[in-house]
Order: sequence, then structure tokens, then C-alpha cells
Amino acid sequence: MGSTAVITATNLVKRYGTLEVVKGINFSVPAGQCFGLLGPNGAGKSTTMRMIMGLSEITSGELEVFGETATDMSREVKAKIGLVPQESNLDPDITVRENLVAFGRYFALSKPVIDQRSKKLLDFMQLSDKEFAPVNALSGGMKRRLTIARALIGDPEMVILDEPTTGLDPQARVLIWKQLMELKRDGRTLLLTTHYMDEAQRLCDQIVVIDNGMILDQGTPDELIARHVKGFVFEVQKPNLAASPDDRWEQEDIGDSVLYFVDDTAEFIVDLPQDAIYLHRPANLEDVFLRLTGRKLREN
Ligand SMILES: Nc1ncnc2c1ncn2[C@@H]1O[C@H](COP(=O)(O)OP(=O)(O)OP(=O)(O)O)[C@@H](O)[C@H]1O
Repeated sequence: MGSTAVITATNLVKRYGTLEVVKGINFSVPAGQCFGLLGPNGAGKSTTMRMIMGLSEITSGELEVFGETATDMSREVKAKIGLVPQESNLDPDITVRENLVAFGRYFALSKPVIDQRSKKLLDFMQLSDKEFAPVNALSGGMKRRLTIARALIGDPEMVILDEPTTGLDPQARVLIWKQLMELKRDGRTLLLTTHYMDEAQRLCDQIVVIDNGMILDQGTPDELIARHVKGFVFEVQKPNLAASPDDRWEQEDIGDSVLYFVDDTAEFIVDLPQDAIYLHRPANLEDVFLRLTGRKLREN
């Protein structure tokens, strides 16, 4: 498709004192796609996001956002970016609507534009019936939806979301995913970090897996799955392993069970002990992550 890049990182390095936390990474975020930055705690995701937002100095390398250096973005470019931070910094004492209005003023939007966009965004984020409720009265999912609505008041071309559904229940997450897909259909670029592989698999067109400040691999979810795991996974419980399949199969020990990555399921089943307790499922991004980083995404 040859779409233009909204963000380009070239040999990007970040050091805190002598500690190098981003170690010369290269990636580019195509316009109109959802780009996911995945990695375990401390991988360097937030640091990278902060540099993209112009909130943190770059030690060396280059980082361009909408064609400008990230640390020196003009007001025009900043206005193209909507931020959904991890910690909601909503004003808890005023109403839902007033939170949007305050942000609209910050973007120097006129009153009619603020009124029109607030109404539309409250509807889009299914908060219309909470318009005059104080933020304090909202559930966690509603607060997160309001934070997203607020990030959209300036009609940004790109939305940066730092773990948009962490801590929410399944229904609340699904609702947010649906609306994020809608934003993508609208042609907006989404950049998100997440701990959830199902979220990445569902939303992201491109994924970068990062650990210890380095990119372990990048590609579409399907490319990553094809590259690092085979078609299927058998999770075999450990007590059954005495006579279980041998080293012919790529495997990963996850504590109670061993994961076997297989393409030929029939041959594998023949090799399993008769009383084996196992789960058989298609391979997913979580498996890719495990293979690449050697640990589970959510350790907390
Ligand atoms: N201001 C700072 N000064 C010194 N070290 C820092 C600073 N900020 C982050 N670090 C370190 O940089 C490394 C990367 O941290 P970062 O927050 O970018 O990771 P992360 O991938 O976002 O992790 P998480 O998923 O926990 O948010 C960590 O080792 C962290 O301790």
C-alpha cells in the first residue's frame, strides 16, 4: 500500500545516566494502522512512548513524528496527537461534560465546536447518559472511555494509548476495542502499548516486541505467529510427562505444564501417554511472546 509513516525511529537510544534502557531501535508506524508496542515490565515501552510524545529527551538517534523531531514538535503537530495516558488525569470534581469542555478550551476550540464534538464523543463512547455526572460517580470502564473521548476532542490524526484496558473487566474491554476499531476505520493511526496479547491480536496491524530496550521482532500478528510458533500448541500437564513427547518438539516450560509447538497434531497425539491431561489449541501471540522473551507478559 506504501502508506506514509507517521512515526519513524532510527537507531533510537535512551540512557538514564549510564543505564541504557532503549538500545538503538528502528521502527516506523504507518498512517492509518494500529501499531502495538509489546514487552514485559521494564522493557522500555513507556520510555519510547514518552520520547514519541516529546516528554523525554532522546539520547541519540532520530525520532520523527509527522515529519518533525519529537523533542521539537510544533503546536500544529502536537495538535495532531491525542494522548490516552495510563493514569487517568481526569478532574474528579467536575462533570463528565466539563472535563471535555476544559480540554477543548486547552486546544483553543470555539464553543460551538466544543459543544458539537462533546456531544458526538459522549455518544461515541456511550457516555451520553453520564453527561452531567461527576467523574467520581463513574466506573473504571467509564472513566477510561471518558479519557479516550477527551483525547479525541482535538480531532487528532493519531491516538497514543498506554495500556488502554488494563484493570478493566471483559465487557468494558470489548467495548473499548470496538470503539478503537471504529477510530481505525475512520483513518486514524493508533499507537498502543499493552500487556494483553488478545488485545494486540485483535487490534494491531503491526507489532513490535521489545525487551531489555531491544526489538526482538516485528511484523503482523500472523507473521509473528508463523515465524516463531507452529500452527498448534499442546499444553500438557506435568505429572503426565514421564513418557511424553521428546525433544523433537519445540517446547517451553511454563511451570505446571509444558507447551509443545507442533504442526502435525496427529503425530504428536500418538506420542502422548494415554492418560495425559492436555489442552490443544491454535497458536497465538501469547506463545510468540513466550518464545521471544522467555516469560509471561503479565508478571504482576
Ligand atoms: N526516570 C528514570 N530514571 C532511571 N531509570 C528509569 C527511568 N524511567 C524508567 N527507567 C528504567 O528504564 C527501564 C525501562 O522502563 P519503562 O518504564 O520504559 O518500561 P516499560 O516497558 O514501560 O515497563 P512497564 O510495562 O512496567 O510500564 C526500566 O528498567 C526502568 O527502571
